[in-house]
Amino acid sequence: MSFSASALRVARAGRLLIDGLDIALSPGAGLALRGPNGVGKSTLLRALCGLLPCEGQVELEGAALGTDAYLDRIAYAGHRDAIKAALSVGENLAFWAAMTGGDARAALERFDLEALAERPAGLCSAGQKRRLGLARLALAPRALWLLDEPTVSLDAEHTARFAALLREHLAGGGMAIIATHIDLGLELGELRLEAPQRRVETDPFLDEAWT
Ligand SMILES: Nc1ncnc2c1ncn2[C@@H]1O[C@H](COP(=O)(O)OP(=O)(O)OP(=O)(O)O)[C@@H](O)[C@H]1O
Repeated sequence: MSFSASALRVARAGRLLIDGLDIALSPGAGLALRGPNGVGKSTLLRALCGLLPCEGQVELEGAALGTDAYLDRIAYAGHRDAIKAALSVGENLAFWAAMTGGDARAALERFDLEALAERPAGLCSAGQKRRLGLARLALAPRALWLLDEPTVSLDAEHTARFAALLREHLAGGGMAIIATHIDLGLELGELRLEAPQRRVETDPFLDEAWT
């Protein structure tokens, strides 16, 4: 297995959301994360990035969660698009390309952003910002994509562009865990969260700090 999480436990604000969850992915496998609002999909993705504390063992291509080697192998796209509002669309991609490597121009084209390259990212529409955020995925290969509702705000054409990029990622041996409420037209496994949400002791300081 290239990615495995075992006996995962994640609590938030005194509620145990993920309790004893196991996930195993081989190269080329994608998993759609499903479940009702508030069940813990974003929480799980953030925990798998190291943005929230969790218990359990998580390993990606031999690298343990929390190590630089693990971080170098993941790409995370959350609800916020992680764009720099004062930089232009092109400058945002050039900035990321300087960090991760890859061809900023090709990533722009991938999400049909060439005509917007000079526009300050902060002035882009919600869908344009989402396209810019997702264009980061086209820059440099990462073994595991952790994506939180990536198609929100995208129109049909750009949803299809995203699905094509994801298909290529998986065909190349990449893996993905994607919280999504829509059918992307791809062969994905399904993980349905139905958390018991029982109360547990959590540290109020950590609850505040790890948002
Ligand atoms: N910063 C936070 N502090 C405390 N509790 C939080 C915080 N963020 C979310 N929660 C709670 O954790 C639970 C899980 O939230 P999460 O965002 O993971 O759900 P989700 O399954 O992604 O929902 P949705 O489908 O609405 O995006 C919810 O009950 C939510 O109220």
